[in-house]
Amino acid sequence: MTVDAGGGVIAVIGAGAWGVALANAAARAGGAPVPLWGRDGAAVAAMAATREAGSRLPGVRLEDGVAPAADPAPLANADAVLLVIPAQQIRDALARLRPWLGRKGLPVVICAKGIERASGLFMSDVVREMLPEAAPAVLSGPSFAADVARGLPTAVSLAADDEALAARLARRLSGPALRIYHTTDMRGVEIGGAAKNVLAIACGIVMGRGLGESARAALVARGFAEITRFAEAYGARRDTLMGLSGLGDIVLTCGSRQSRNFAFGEALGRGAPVAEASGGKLTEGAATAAVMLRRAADAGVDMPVSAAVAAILDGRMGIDDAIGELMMRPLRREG
Ligand SMILES: NC(=O)c1ccc[n+]([C@@H]2O[C@H](COP(=O)([O-])OP(=O)(O)OC[C@H]3O[C@@H](n4cnc5c(N)ncnc54)[C@H](O)[C@@H]3O)[C@@H](O)[C@H]2O)c1
Ligand SMILES: O=P(O)(O)OC[C@H](O)CO
Repeated sequence: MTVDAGGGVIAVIGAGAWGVALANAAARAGGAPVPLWGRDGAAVAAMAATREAGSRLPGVRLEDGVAPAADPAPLANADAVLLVIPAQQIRDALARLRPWLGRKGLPVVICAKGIERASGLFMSDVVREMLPEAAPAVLSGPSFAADVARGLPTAVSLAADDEALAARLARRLSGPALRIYHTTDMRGVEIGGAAKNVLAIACGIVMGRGLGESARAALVARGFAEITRFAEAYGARRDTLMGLSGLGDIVLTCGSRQSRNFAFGEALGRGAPVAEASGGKLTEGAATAAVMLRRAADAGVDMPVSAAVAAILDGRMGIDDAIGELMMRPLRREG
């Protein structure tokens, strides 16, 4: 792995909002041009011609060093790839792209936030299954694509088993506006990113229902407690959950309508049907809620806030009943 500060080819897989934002950040960080692979040939051709990101990031221009491509061939020359497609699509995408990615030790940095619904696997385990030769890593933290794409100040975490690799990737991708901390706690970073989306839906529901800021603060605190329990049960470190990829992303996503998960919950709280509340936007928390509950049950962890979200999304419970049930749980010691 040759990636180092200012050097090495970083390629991006996925030309949606977050893929474009990270491609811009990687280009700003210097070094070689950044191939940006997208599956939609027409959309990629339009990006290459106009140098505009398109409808997912209106008004955002591609940095000069970003090279959009629908042909996966440039991926074969990458020193590291950023995997920036929805969590539920990663297995299919890797099956298709494996011929260009099957190199020993190739760092594959997962930038999606979710748990695979069909298998219950965390994203790093999906990558290990699909690309057994690769070195998985995870990038996550409080970061709206629109902010990062424009170069607004942002800080995130990057985790890999090998701390030296995590540090090299963090140096390569960091720039004046993007500060990347590194860690070896992949489980903690990936669980924080996946779980906060479910909590953001819960917070959106509460705000959409008009239940007030006190209720939201209670949910954030109790939701953080259950996410930490869940993550620790799967080997994550508590201090990772206290950091950017856990608490940091909860603060961002649970408090802003700019979050698609929060906005989805808010629409539900106002009475929109589950099938319509996202407005066609990606809501990773909706795909992750039920499978996270399954993994929590496997580990004997109680996650009442997330269970309420899953029950609402599955149509097993109405919003008011779910909130009533949360409030009527037996009183217990805090922790
Ligand atoms: N947008 C953000 O602010 C942000 C920030 C941090 C993390 N993320 C995470 O990044 C991931 C992607 O989110 P996004 O905002 O870029 O979504 P998006 O909807 O803007 O883009 C998703 C992209 O993935 C592509 N895609 C979907 N299925 C594919 C497949 N099978 N093969 C190849 N490409 C496929 C789509 O064509 C699209 O270009 C999500 O897990 C999200 O949680 C997003
Ligand atoms: O728009 P959301 O809800 O997918 O959130 C985007 C990022 O994950 C925020 O860190």
